[in-house]
Amino acid sequence: SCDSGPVKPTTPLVTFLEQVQQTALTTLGKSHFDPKLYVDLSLKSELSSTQNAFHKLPRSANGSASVKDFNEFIKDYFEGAGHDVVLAKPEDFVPEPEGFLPNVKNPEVRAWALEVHSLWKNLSRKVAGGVHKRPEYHTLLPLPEKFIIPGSRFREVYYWDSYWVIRGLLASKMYDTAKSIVTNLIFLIEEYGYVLNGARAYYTNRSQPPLLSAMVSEIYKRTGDLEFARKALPALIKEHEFWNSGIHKVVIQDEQACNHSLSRYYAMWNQPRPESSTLDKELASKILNVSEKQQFYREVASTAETGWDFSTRWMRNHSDFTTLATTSILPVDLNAFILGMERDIAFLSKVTGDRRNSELFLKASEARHKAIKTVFWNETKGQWLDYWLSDIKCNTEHQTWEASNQNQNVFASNFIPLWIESFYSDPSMVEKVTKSLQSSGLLRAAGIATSLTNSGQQWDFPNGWAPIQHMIAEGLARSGSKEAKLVAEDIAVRWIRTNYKAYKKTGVMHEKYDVEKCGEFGGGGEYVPQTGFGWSNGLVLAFLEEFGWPQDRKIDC
Ligand SMILES: OC[C@H]1O[C@H](O[C@H]2O[C@H](CO)[C@@H](O)[C@H](O)[C@H]2O)[C@H](O)[C@@H](O)[C@@H]1O
Repeated sequence: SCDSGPVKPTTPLVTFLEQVQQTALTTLGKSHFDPKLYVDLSLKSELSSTQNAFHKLPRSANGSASVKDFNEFIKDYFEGAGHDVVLAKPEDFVPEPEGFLPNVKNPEVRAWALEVHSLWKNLSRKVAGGVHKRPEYHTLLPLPEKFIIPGSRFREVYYWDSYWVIRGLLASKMYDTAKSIVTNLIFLIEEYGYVLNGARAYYTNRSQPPLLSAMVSEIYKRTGDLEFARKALPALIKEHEFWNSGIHKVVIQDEQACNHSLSRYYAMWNQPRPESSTLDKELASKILNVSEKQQFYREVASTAETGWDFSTRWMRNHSDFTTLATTSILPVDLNAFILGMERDIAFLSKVTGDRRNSELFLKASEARHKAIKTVFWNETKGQWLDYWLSDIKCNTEHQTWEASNQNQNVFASNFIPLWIESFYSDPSMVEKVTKSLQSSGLLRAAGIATSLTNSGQQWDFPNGWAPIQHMIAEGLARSGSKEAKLVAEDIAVRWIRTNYKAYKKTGVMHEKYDVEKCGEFGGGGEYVPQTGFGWSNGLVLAFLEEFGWPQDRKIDC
């Protein structure tokens, strides 16, 4: 095994907080322990004096302090997690926006949609003034504008979550809030060269599914704001370069000796993820070789970059977590998103009068469309399959295509290209993919399952996630096929019903749902199920906007 690729160092504060996190675990024990809490703390005074106090804590042989000493140290030297992310009322929020969800006729559903809409007030934040004054005291990054957080332990803005948040904000007619999220993400590109996983100092070494161009073009289509589109374009082009160069770029030669350039996830990090450092160290404990350990950490961080953390999708052996091999996979969805990015950049360049760039990116999109068809499409299955790179002397950047390298397992991601317009221009393909989805086993009582394997990981069966439901249903609905549209509507209805029932039962919106049981939220994974919740709220509003809800359709399941 060979760990290669760049490493972007993190800040001294992050490194120190990881030590605090480790001491917290040994001192307080595993029950109710969330490692992320400790890397979200901010300093009250200089790092050096805080480090001195930390090193002076009396400890026993295993490194634990007394609970009293430790709690006092935390209280004396830190502001609590979330202290630097301030609740900020969005200026464009009104309790019932004009023209809100005109096709939602059922009064119960309408009343609930207004409640979901009102949740934007709870999830809207800005960075506290102190962060701008002394950024070195915080792991929170000094974003310039207001933003919407997912909720609960996720106290900062997240990259791909923001797409569904924005879709919901557009249904809520909150165009300014939607634009300020984009401004923040553009700020990250200007600072770091790419959009970070989330706006924290410990997320600076990786990105997340790239959907910024989709956010910009959705906002542009609703508002017609050319100035906004024009401002976003240089950042989008920079982001495109990030995903199509260096370690992210892989060339596959097909059977006709034609080269196809595709992209993969690849974090610039080979240590434990700071937000889950204690967990990662434990998972890696059975790996003794230093370079193999580093490679494992790189795979863990790269999997966090996929947004699907974690899933058997990325594991060579489904029962052994240390076999994560994300950097050896060309993912279908990532390449579909980049195809979307190329089409969006072409479109936005055209409307802002840049013909040259428009043509350039249209050409790039045609090449990627061809690459996706050649490398991922599987005619027998009627799905696009992830492609596993062969580990030839650790040189994975150039390879020759082999049919046996397509991963035959069923994942919801095998259907994501349908979301990108250029794939639904072919009616026979749409028909094939729709049938394949119907017989895949993924369509369940309360939505689309992430995979067919119940591994205990959160991006596996029986969990269903808002982004997956949306991309597949929207793709089907817009494909032009009547049959596909019916399937799409059925998915949306099931999803809305389960969100509604869970909300009525628990009083909150959830991060993920159990697609086997209507009204149940999901579980598994490394942290307890979270509520709030940005993308789930966004999708309920976006689905209700797209499909409506007739007066006489039942909401119960
Ligand atoms: O702390 C563990 C991991 O948490 C995040 O991942 C999950 O939540 C995100 C926010 O809703 C979501 O974007 C992601 O798809 C989820 O799996 C975080 O993004 C990870 O990087 C982090 O390690």
